[in-house]
Amino acid sequence: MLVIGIAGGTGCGKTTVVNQIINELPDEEVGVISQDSYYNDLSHLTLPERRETNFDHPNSIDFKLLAQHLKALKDGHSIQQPVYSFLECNRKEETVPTHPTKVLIVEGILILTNPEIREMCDIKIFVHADSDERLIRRLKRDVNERGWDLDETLEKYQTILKPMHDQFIEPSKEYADIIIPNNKYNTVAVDIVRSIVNEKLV
Ligand SMILES: Nc1ncnc2c1ncn2[C@@H]1O[C@H](COP(=O)(O)OP(=O)(O)O)[C@@H](O)[C@H]1O
Ligand SMILES: Nc1ccn([C@@H]2O[C@H](COP(=O)(O)O)[C@@H](O)[C@H]2O)c(=O)n1
Repeated sequence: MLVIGIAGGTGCGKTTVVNQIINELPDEEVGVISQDSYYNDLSHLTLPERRETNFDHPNSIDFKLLAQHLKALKDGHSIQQPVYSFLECNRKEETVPTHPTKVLIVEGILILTNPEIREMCDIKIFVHADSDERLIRRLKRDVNERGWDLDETLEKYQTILKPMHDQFIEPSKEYADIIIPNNKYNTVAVDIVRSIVNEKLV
C-alpha cells in the first residue's frame, strides 16, 4: 500500500486537491481517510461546550486510533472509520467500513505534526495557500455551511486558528516531500501526484 499524507492550513485546498487526485480513479484502488473523522469523542460535553473546543490543537485528535487504523489497513485488514458531524461538533454513532486499497490518502491540517503518522506516510505533501486566501475561503465555508456567523468566525480565527496554525501546522511543512502552492488551482502539481498514484496502480 502506498500511503500519501496531505496536510496544510485550514482552507488551503486539501480536500479539493485530494478530489482532483482521485477523480476518475477506481474506488476500490484508492482510499481516503480524513483526520476530521478522528476528532476526540466529546459526547460528555454539551453542544455549546463542544463549540468552544480548540479543534486546531494536536490534542483534539485521537491520533492513537488513527495510527491503529492506518496500521491495520497497511496490514491488509478492514477498519470501521468514525464519521464526524461538523454541525454537532462530535463523532456520530455510525461508522464506515473502510477496506485496504493499493493507495491510501490521509488528509488533515495536523497530519504532519504527528511522528507516528509521518512514519507511516510514504509521500508527505503540504498544500500551501496564503493566510488571507485561507481566511476568505474559511469564512465562506463556516458561515454558509457550518452554522457560524461572521463575527464568531473572525474571533475564532484570531484566537485559535491563527495561533495554532503558526505553532503547529506551518512548522510541520518542513517534513513535507512536496509543497503544492495552491493560491490558484494547480493542475501541474496535481498531475504530478496523479502520475505517481497511477504508477502504483498499474
Ligand atoms: N486553488 C483554489 N482557488 C480558489 N478556491 C479554492 C482553491 N482550492 C480550494 N478552493 C476553495 O476553497 C474552499 C476550501 O477548500 P478545501 O479544499 O475544502 O480546503 P481544506 O480541505 O484545506 O480546508 C472550497 O470552497 C474550495 O472550493
Ligand atoms: N467541529 C469542528 C471541528 C473542526 N473544525 C475546523 O475544521 C478545520 C479543519 O478542517 P479543514 O477542512 O479546514 O482542513 C479546523 O481548522 C477546525 O477549526 C470546525 O470548524 N468545527
